Amino acid sequence: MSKSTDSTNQSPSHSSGQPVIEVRGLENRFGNHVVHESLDLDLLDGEILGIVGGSGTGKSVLLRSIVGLKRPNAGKINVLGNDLNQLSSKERSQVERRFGVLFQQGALFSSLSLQENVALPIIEHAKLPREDAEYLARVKLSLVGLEPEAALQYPESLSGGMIKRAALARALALDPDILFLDEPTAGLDPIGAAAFDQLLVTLRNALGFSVFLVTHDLDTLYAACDRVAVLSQKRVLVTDTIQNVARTDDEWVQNYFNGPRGRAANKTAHSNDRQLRSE
Ligand SMILES: Nc1ncnc2c1ncn2[C@@H]1O[C@H](COP(=O)(O)OP(=O)(O)OP(=O)(O)O)[C@@H](O)[C@H]1O
Repeated sequence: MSKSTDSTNQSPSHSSGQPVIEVRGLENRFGNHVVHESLDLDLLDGEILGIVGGSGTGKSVLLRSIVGLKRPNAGKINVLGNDLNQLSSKERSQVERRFGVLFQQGALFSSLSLQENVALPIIEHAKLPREDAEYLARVKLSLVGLEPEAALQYPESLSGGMIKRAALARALALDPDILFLDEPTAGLDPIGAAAFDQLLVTLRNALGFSVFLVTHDLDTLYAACDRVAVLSQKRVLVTDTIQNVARTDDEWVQNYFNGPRGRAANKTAHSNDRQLRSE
């Protein structure tokens, strides 16, 4: 049984159950190519929502529509109580200041040190002097688990995992209410990816932001996400806990969650759970 998007699913333990993003009837197209049609989605306050779907189903386009990088062709996007269509550009940028975004490539400036990279949005938006902004940047870098020496290093001298952490520190620079992550564990080895998942959950628990997480990584879905939304046939097919999503009667869902990789990720998640309970 497949079911349509639904904002009434049980709310995760870290969520008040109130939506911070409500997408209704979204349509996105490029020329004649329709990517989204009648797409509905809710992100609940304090939850980590995983967005999955086959390649080209429009996960990144959905993220870009919400953060204001792609103007939808139709539909409503309400963010933190604001209907984005109704806002002036000044009001819109005030809402967008409450977002932290981490794109797939990390996108740090190669000519800037890590502390300069993280300080940049603080100087730009919070209008703080450089010295104060760089102090705050060092706090953010330590929050994501980077050693103090890393602050003066340049992206080219860092491992993939360190770059992802630094990019996360930059996304957190302005203390966002909503964090958008596009494939944050892509390119990381399994240990680095698991550490990133754990860091994300720890930071969400401590800071209480909500997370819109586009991923193909099944381990991330099991380890970090409260709910999962599946994009298929131009819309959100189902949004629910991963256990319920995995039971959805849909060919892609069954192949993805109950194929060899899905079963392995589920097994790992269960054994991690057992280990945690026995500690
Ligand atoms: N700027 C653009 N111009 C034209 N078509 C685009 C543009 N951006 C995205 N598309 C198309 O929109 C569709 C959805 O793209 P999107 O990148 O959102 O998919 P995705 O689900 O994130 O894919 P993947 O999992 O492979 O990253 C694709 O067919 C893509 O070719």
